[in-house]
Amino acid sequence: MTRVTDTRPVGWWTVQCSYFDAERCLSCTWMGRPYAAQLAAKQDLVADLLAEHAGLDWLPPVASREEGFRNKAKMVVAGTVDAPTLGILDAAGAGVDLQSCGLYPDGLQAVFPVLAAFVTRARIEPYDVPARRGELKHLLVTQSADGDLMVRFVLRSQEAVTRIRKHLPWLHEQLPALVVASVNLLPEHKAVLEGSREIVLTDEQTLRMRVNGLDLHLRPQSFFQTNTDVAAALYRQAAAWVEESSPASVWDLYCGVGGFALHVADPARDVVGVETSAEAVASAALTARDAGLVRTTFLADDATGFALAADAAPDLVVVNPPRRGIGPDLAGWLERSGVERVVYSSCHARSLARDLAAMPSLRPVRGRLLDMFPQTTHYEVVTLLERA
Ligand SMILES: C[S@@+](CC[C@H](N)C(=O)[O-])C[C@H]1O[C@@H](n2cnc3c(N)ncnc32)[C@H](O)[C@@H]1O
Repeated sequence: MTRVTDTRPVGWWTVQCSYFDAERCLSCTWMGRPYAAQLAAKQDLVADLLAEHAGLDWLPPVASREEGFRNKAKMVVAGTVDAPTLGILDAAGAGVDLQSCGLYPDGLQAVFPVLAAFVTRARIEPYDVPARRGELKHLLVTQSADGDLMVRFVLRSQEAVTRIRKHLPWLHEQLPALVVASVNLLPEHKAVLEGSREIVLTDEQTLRMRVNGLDLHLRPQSFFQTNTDVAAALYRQAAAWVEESSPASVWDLYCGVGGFALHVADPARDVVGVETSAEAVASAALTARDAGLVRTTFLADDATGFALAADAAPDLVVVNPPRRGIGPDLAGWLERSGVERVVYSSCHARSLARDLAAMPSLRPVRGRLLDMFPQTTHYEVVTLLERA
């Protein structure tokens, strides 16, 4: 991406993407809109969606870097073993190479040519979607704020695993920041990013993602917020709201690797994180253990099932569900529970609005938009709910 500058103030410039201009990739649907206009439009959209909540005060939106903000690349691999493409597929299923995509920081962009060379060196046949032939489907690459790397090869079968192991020392030489390398197996021909089986190839299994001075551990198959800087602002905002009422007990439902729970952890507070991914739970538990937080625990469970089966409700609940929201059963439980305060962080304001309608006793009093995804219509919104 390049910045198109003119005499307007910062935020009213636009970034320009050659892939977008050439219509090779149109994923960034707001490409070309000045960033300040994007932020204002998102704020208007979320305020409209939650307009019926009259007592809701909006804090100023949290802006992102416009470029180079993604910590994770999900590259579809196509082409040939000698000339692989890393990027997306076109409508016919052919590879479109996006190695210079400006959403990735320079450090992450620099990794892609090395990975392409590795594909050639280890003779890993890219998967051909229309022909249903080949091995390597995706390369999933995460970079921590310190520059450390996790690289995951999503393969159709184990055919290439021995060769990947054999050439791994070369990859380490080329990428000294490589900490975790793994193979994920996705034998089925289906449009998902990864399968359920992971083979870790390195001694190290976790990538340290430093956020607000806290080392969160990220293992393969665990969710991490896409935009580390904005995630840091999100956790700070949620923690500030939690501390206002000094709750003795907090649940972090849909906790992932424990970002919210670990930001509100305190030796004098019971904190429980609940999450379906066992890998994410193990990562979160490791961070708590390293920090000596004996009253902060994590469970692999369904958030709704956990809440419905609990003997007692905590003082405060944080929820950060996937796009579908928390759904009627958990919303109904929160409504009846007597929990005084809820912090609800959502990446899909429509499902947030629907869930709020199912919890009329819990009123949103403060809200903040956090722009995790510049150049697109997507954003994160966090709200503080208080029992009326
Ligand atoms: C938007 S992510 C939030 C992760 C975490 N709060 C963070 O800040 O990184 C949603 C998380 O919910 C988890 N999840 C999905 N369905 C779930 C369920 N039914 N019960 C508990 N966790 C679930 C996913 O694995 C994912 O880690």
